[in-house]
Amino acid sequence: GLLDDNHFELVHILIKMAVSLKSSGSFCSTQLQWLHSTRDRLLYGSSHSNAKECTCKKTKRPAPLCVKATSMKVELDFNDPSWKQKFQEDWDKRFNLPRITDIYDLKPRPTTFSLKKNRSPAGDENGTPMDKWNGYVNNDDRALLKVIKYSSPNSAGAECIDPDCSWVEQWVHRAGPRKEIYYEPEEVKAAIVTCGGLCPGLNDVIRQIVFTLETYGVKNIVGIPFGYRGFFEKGLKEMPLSRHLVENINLAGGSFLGVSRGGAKTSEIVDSIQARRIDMLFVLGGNGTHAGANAIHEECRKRKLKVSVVAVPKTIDNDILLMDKTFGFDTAVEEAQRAINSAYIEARSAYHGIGLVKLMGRSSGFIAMHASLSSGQVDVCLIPEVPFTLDGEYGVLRHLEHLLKTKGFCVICVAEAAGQELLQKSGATDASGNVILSDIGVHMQQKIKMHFKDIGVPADVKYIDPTYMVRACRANASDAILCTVLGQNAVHGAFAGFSGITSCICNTHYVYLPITEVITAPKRVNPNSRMWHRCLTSTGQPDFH
Ligand SMILES: Nc1ncnc2c1ncn2[C@@H]1O[C@H](COP(=O)(O)OP(=O)(O)O)[C@@H](O)[C@H]1O
Ligand SMILES: O=P(O)(O)OC[C@H]1O[C@](O)(COP(=O)(O)O)[C@@H](O)[C@@H]1O
Ligand SMILES: [Mg+2]
Repeated sequence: GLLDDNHFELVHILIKMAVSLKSSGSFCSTQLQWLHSTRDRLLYGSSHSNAKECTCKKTKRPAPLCVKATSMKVELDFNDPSWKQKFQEDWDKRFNLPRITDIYDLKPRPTTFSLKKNRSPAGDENGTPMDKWNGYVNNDDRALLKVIKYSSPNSAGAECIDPDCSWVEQWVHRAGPRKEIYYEPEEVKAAIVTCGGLCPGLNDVIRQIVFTLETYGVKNIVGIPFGYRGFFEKGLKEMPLSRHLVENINLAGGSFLGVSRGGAKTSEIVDSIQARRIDMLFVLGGNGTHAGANAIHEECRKRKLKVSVVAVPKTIDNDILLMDKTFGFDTAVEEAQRAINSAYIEARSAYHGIGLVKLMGRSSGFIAMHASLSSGQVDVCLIPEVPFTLDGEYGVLRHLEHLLKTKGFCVICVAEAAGQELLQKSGATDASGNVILSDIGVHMQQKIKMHFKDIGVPADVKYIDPTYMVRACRANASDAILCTVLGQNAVHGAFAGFSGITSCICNTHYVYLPITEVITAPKRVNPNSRMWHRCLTSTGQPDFH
């Protein structure tokens, strides 16, 4: 609270001092983390390390010089030789998957999921006993979440736990079919719901969930129409689903079940789950949907219901923590670069042409950054994580003048959440409570036109806002594969008795994460990451402040 923009340099120097002082053991280990988060806050308006002020028990230093990461249950003192062990114990607790057996004393049964056909009860057709078949995932299998060993907090994109950037293993649970399951497939009623905005691949996931449920032997599968709303809005009927019905739904974009925002009343949803006798609920959605899914899971636990709630992360924005990507993101980027290509052609063909493209991304600039990188046609990429000014010596407009002078035309890609501080806030929110952003694209279009008029230089501005075109299409090949794996794994997770989990891809491996770990904040582009630096190398843009 004591620091403002003028102290940025000071914080930077303090970080360097703290790193070099680390061996003296004279400061509480979490101070460095606080300094990093303060620098992040000053740099781009928010903390990326989720650090919260607290008092360090060990050194008794006053706040805010000692902090505890909000996501950590223990306070670490890096002078304590056993800190790593404590961190790992805490990690294992945090990433432990909630199970229905936590509240119920249930006996598992052998799985009904097998890829081996025509087997006898004692073994397969070659006489191999089923328990020797190694097609199942063991509950103790793990995947590593992070694989880079950073030697210093100054390494590009470094995510360090202690000032030394020590190597600490961060294991997460491997996804896939287990040998033992906790439901009788014939008795199961499974429901699927899709919430939030549209996203390429929703139908692919619905389809794979249905296929996999049927492979286990589930007969009663229903779709809840129009998101969480379908649980309580009168007149919305659940839709029976089968392989036959969903066979071709992946050929079209959108959601076969319909989507909606808002209207999530957890207790009413759980009343409805109880009344409909749903045993497994598959929830496809983004940050908001995951928060809703976790609330449903918690409420089911409170009521001691044997219900598995399993989420699959969907959002073109790619803004969910810890995972490599969410399904739909790749397809959205592919569509977005088509818009950039059109802007490029228009700008290139006009005298002093300026192509401007606005791309979606409620809180983060992933689509803008990746579409700029993939198209290779962007001269200026603006994202919310990196502040910029339009006017002045170092502003975007001055750089556009330079581009028109040197190459004759230029292309700008701006993320919808970028530069919000330059605009008047409406203060409005959508039905889910998401802030309705002011239109940076239209603002920039006007500012650019006015600027070039004022300085008497001709400029032909072509503005493209592809909005819903990037998310209403069907999934591309890589998203279709991701959807297939995530959908199948969601069903395996439910049969294995997990609940309150999400089925995702981390560090190229398919895993389950507890929902609680992915909803603490939206994932944002790290301006210190190699990817953002690559984007800057590609566009050749300077700093705009
Ligand atoms: N914190 C929350 N707790 C419970 N439900 C939520 C929460 N945030 C959003 N929801 C519900 O989740 C659904 C989808 O949320 P939304 O933010 O619109 O999309 P997305 O899941 O794609 O981020 C909406 O029905 C919304 O009411
Ligand atoms: O107009 P809508 O449907 O409310 O959606 C707009 C928002 O939806 C998105 O496409 C995706 O957001 P969600 O992941 O919350 O669905 C955002 O990029 C965009 O801000
Ligand atoms: Mg969202």
